[in-house]
Amino acid sequence: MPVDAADDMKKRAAAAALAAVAPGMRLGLGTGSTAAHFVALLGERVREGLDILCVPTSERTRAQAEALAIPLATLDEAPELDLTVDGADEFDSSLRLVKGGGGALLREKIVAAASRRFIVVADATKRVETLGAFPLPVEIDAFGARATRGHVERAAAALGLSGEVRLRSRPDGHVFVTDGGHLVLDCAFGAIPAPEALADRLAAIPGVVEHGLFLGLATAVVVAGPGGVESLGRLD
Ligand SMILES: O=C[C@H](O)[C@H](O)[C@H](O)COP(=O)(O)O
Repeated sequence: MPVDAADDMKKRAAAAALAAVAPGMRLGLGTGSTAAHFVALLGERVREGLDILCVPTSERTRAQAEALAIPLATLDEAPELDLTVDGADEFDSSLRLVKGGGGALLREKIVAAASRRFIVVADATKRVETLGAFPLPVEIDAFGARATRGHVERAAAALGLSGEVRLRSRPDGHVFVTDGGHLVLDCAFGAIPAPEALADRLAAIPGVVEHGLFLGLATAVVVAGPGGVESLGRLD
């Protein structure tokens, strides 16, 4: 799909999610290119007088929101959020997600879990029958990273999954480091027929900080495709 067509769909999904925002809300602001469209549109509403308080899920989103004069708070200052809007790398019909392509998965999951509603905004290319075509991000502590990678590979193998587990690097070749100071393994396991079982095994590994399987968190997905925008789940 041409890049500008996908970006247009991201914008349309973001615009549709804006309808769920009401004055006085406490919002979680997601990370990534689709979430960035939502933040930009939210900034326009703030300029028009919308009263909201927001918690960003990354330093990148914080910088964008600050530039738009969107009122920000820490999650400690606003521990119960009305709504989080964020993107996804994949979603299935059960609203299960793979996230973390941009390395923000830890703060994103913490913020999503603090939110009464979690609306995902996505273009149609993110919809999958089975999660896993996108390499699963797993955030790990730098201490003992090679040992932790071995545990991750064995945990997946116990479920019949295999594939390259690669330490994420930046375009300049240096190792990628998350906002939280951790590393990311990108696990190309392919189709993950039992995401819950894999999530449980990954979470049990010492050294794994968080993984990119977001299960039971999304309350709706707003997806924009060539035929228009549709919503899965409940937007209200
Ligand atoms: O770490 C990044 C987040 O999980 C993003 O929400 C996800 O990667 C989707 O990003 P995009 O909207 O740019 O495809």
